[in-house]
Amino acid sequence: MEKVILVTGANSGIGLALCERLLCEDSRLQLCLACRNMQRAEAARSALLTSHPDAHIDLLHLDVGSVRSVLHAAHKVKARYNRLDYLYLNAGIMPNPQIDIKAFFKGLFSSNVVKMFATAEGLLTQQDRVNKDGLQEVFATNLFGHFVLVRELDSILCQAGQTSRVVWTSSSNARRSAFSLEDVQHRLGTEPYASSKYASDLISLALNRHNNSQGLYSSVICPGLVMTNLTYGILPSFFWTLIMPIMYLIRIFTHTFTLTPYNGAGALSPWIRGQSITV
Ligand SMILES: NC(=O)C1=CN([C@@H]2O[C@H](COP(=O)(O)OP(=O)(O)OC[C@H]3O[C@@H](n4cnc5c(N)ncnc54)[C@H](OP(=O)(O)O)[C@@H]3O)[C@@H](O)[C@H]2O)C=CC1
Ligand SMILES: CC(C)CCC[C@@H](C)[C@H]1CC[C@H]2C3=C(CC[C@]12C)[C@@]1(C)CCC(=O)[C@@H](C)[C@@H]1CC3
Repeated sequence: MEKVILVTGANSGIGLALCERLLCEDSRLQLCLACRNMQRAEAARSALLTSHPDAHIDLLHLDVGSVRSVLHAAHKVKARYNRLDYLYLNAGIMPNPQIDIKAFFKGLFSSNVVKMFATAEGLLTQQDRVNKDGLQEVFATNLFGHFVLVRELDSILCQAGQTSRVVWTSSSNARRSAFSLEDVQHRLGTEPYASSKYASDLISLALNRHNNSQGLYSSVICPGLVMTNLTYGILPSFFWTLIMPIMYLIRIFTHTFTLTPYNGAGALSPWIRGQSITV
């Protein structure tokens, strides 16, 4: 039977590039694009079918930031498929990012410059808000909705005699000091993105501890700095294009500047060949 793979946030950026790469590896896959906007999902499906006309691509409505939507989507997945080989938890947001220009120039002339470019430590803050479920939006989207999805799908992820993988798109921006057990949603701080990514690293460890014996394996991957809608929210796309030569220069010093969604997705797709990778 063909592998069944579900990708959240599959309609753009790294998620879409991942789908493209997965189909290049195995065009017989059963791919499910889980997206909140069905028009964009349909456009992504058409784009993938252009390069892989015989591909099996389903769409699933999923707003990972809404518990109700996650429960409904999980129910549909279980009705549609009797197995799930790979679950890519990729959807993510970074709302209202602000760069600390002073910290950037200070970091530029310090011994920490490479680390600064690789992790953005101390450079970025975001303005979060409370969503309809009463949760912090970044926490709900990047972490909690995905966690609920995994829990709801455990009957098809943890099946006897079968191995399933959960792969979180995490980030080198994940930082322990941004996360607190007293404030897991990061209501009080200004780095909800770093906190949510660190929390996803922790959840992945916990999933392994609890579910490896049932054949479920969880991993976290950072795709590197990639030009997507998320990064175009930090600086406008024309500015990124303008500084592209500088970015290629920085790439000499840090392998984290992967820059294209295709390169970034490369860190996520080898899993389907069963290869182990170093990050
Ligand atoms: N770009 C980068 O440099 C890096 C990105 N990442 C991570 O990679 C992942 C993908 O981001 P990237 O491709 O860069 O950015 P994009 O903004 O291009 O992609 C994000 C995807 O997530 C979807 N999404 C956002 N919120 C929700 C939601 N509530 N429900 C369902 N889908 C949602 C978006 O859908 P829609 O089109 O409807 O908004 C979109 O498809 C994220 O988790 C991000 O944190 C990690 C490290 C670096
Ligand atoms: C390169 C230019 C001359 C100046 C760009 C400065 C900053 C805008 C970037 C330097 C490091 C970047 C970075 C990210 C965003 C843009 C920078 C702060 C991320 C936080 C984007 C999202 C992620 O998940 C991380 C992996 C990125 C880490 C590096």
